[in-house]
Order: sequence, then C-alpha cells, then structure tokens
Amino acid sequence: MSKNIPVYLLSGFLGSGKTTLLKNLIRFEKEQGRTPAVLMNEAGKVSIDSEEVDKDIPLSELLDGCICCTIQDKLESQLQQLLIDGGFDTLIIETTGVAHPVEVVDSVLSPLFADQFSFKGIITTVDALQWEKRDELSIQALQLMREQIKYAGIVLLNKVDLVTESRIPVILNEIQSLTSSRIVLTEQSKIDFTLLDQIRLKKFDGATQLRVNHELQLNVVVFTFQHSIEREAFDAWLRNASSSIYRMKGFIPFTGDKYPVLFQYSYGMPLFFDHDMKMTANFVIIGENLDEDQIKKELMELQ
Ligand SMILES: Nc1nc2c(ncn2[C@@H]2O[C@H](COP(=O)(O)OP(=O)(O)OP(=O)(O)O)[C@@H](O)[C@H]2O)c(=O)[nH]1
Repeated sequence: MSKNIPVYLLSGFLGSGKTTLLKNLIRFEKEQGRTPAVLMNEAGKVSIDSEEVDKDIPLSELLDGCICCTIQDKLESQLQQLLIDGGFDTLIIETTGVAHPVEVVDSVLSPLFADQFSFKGIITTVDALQWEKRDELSIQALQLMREQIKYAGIVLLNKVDLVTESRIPVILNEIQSLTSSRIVLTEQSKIDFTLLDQIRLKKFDGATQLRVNHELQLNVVVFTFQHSIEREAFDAWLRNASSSIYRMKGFIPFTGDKYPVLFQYSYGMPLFFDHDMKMTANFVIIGENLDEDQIKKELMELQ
C-alpha cells in the first residue's frame, strides 16, 4: 500500500449535491487511472446513495448515525480496514448533510493513519436556492451550513440553474464573506477537478464546533414499503407534507411500475427517476422535530 493516499471530504447541507459530486469525482479519478475508495454514511439506518456507486469501487458504509457525533470510533476502524484491504489510490469521504466536517477530519488525521493518508481538504456544496431561502432554516441548521462553508477548501455553489442570474453575484458575495476559499459556480456539481490541486487546507480551531446532535433537532424516519402505492395518493401526501421536512429519498413502488422509482426531494422540489432494478423500497425522511409515528402512519395508509 502506497503512503500518502489523498483524502477528500465532501461536505454540504442536506440535498446540496454531495452524492452528485461524488459520482463526478469517481469518474474523474478513474479517467486519471486511479482507483478511488469511498466512505459514506447516511443519517438513517438504510443507505440509498450507496446503491448509486458502481460495484467495482471499494465502498465502506457507516450507517445508523452521523459520522461526526455517534460513530467516530467506528470511522477509525473503517479507515483502518480500508487500509488493510488496500487496492485504492484516493479516498473520498461523503459525510451526511448534517455532519460537522471538522469532527470527521479529526478521525482522518488520527495518529493511527497520519503516515498513510494525506488529507487534502473539504469540498463543500451549497444549494444556491436553499441559500436564498436560508431564513426558513432553524438557527442551528443555518449555523451548520455556515460552518460547512467556513471550513471548506473549495466551495461549489451548486444548483445555479434554480436561481435567477442577477442573484448570483449577491449570493457569491454573501458566501465569500464566510470564506476566503475559492467558490465555483456549478450545475449538477460539475467542476473542473484539476482545480482540486489548488484546494486549501484550513486550520481547524475546535472552538466554534457545533455539536449537531445536541443542538440541531434533526431526526430521520426510515420506512420500508411492503406494497405498491398509488402515485396520486403519494403526490397528495407530498403536497401536505410538513415544511420541516428538509430531505427525502428512497425507492417508491408505484402501482403499475415494474420497479420502484428513485425519489429525491430537497426543499420542496420532488424528482422521480426510473430505475431498472428491483430495489428494497426503503424511504428515508430527514427533518427537524418530525413526528415519526404520524409520518409512518400516513405512509402505512398509502399502502
Ligand atoms: N436543479 C438541480 N438539481 C440538482 C443539481 N445538483 C444536484 N441536483 C439534484 O438534487 C438532489 C440532491 O442531490 P444529491 O447529490 O443527492 O445531494 P446530497 O447532498 O448528496 O444529499 P444528502 O445525501 O441527502 O445530503 C438530486 O435529485 C440531484 O439530482 C443542480 O445543479 N441543479
């Protein structure tokens, strides 16, 4: 195993485009003749995003919690296992949208691996539309978003297609006031990855760290559909869904469809993608102060 494996950390708030960036970065690494390994976690007990990573990529998943708060020890052992298994040249870590990046960096910079990994920096994605609507977020959620920007070595101002052109310089200014790192405008998290050569490694001062689990009352509802549901009934449910739901994703079995459809939702914007494989119909909902029992009851009724 070669020493000094470059490590990139992908950070960014829920639904801002991290997984999209991950897929682009994996493609770039492969084009460069390198094999990336991926460490990802989800703020739920089941993983949706990992279904989207090709099978030939070494993938280590940390489920049931956010990397930063609950399973830091597990992260260290996963990193160790990846090193033992070997066979990769770059490591990409995708944190959950509610993770504070600095705590993840702490694990990567652990003395256990200091000689094997070369931490390159944090790439943070910001959803331009979500930034515009940031007043709707709780103070804690907004604080986390700011911190993810503050510690980034490079920022992707993503989803620029969703805001009017005249707003972009304003948003850029606002974000630039939080960081001196480079900000790149993107759609679908597409960037020229040679820019990563210029990524800056920020100094971390632990003082401003936000303990996400303690202050941000995010919770995750995981539901598995056992039967197919009517599309119209689902649409109606969606229209009435609580405004404190930030993010939903999952595979939804609609009546009449051969396979469950991949459903993605961030900040009021639902998207459906046909899928040509039978996936377990897991559905993950992330938000603040969600009434888990009520949501599960409603979803049960859809069946
Ligand atoms: N309109 C638009 N949609 C985008 C863009 N980039 C990503 N998306 C969509 O936004 C949704 C969320 O993207 P992801 O890449 O899954 O976001 P994420 O940050 O990994 O989400 P979490 O894992 O929940 O934190 C998906 O439906 C993407 O297809 C963009 O530039 N414009």
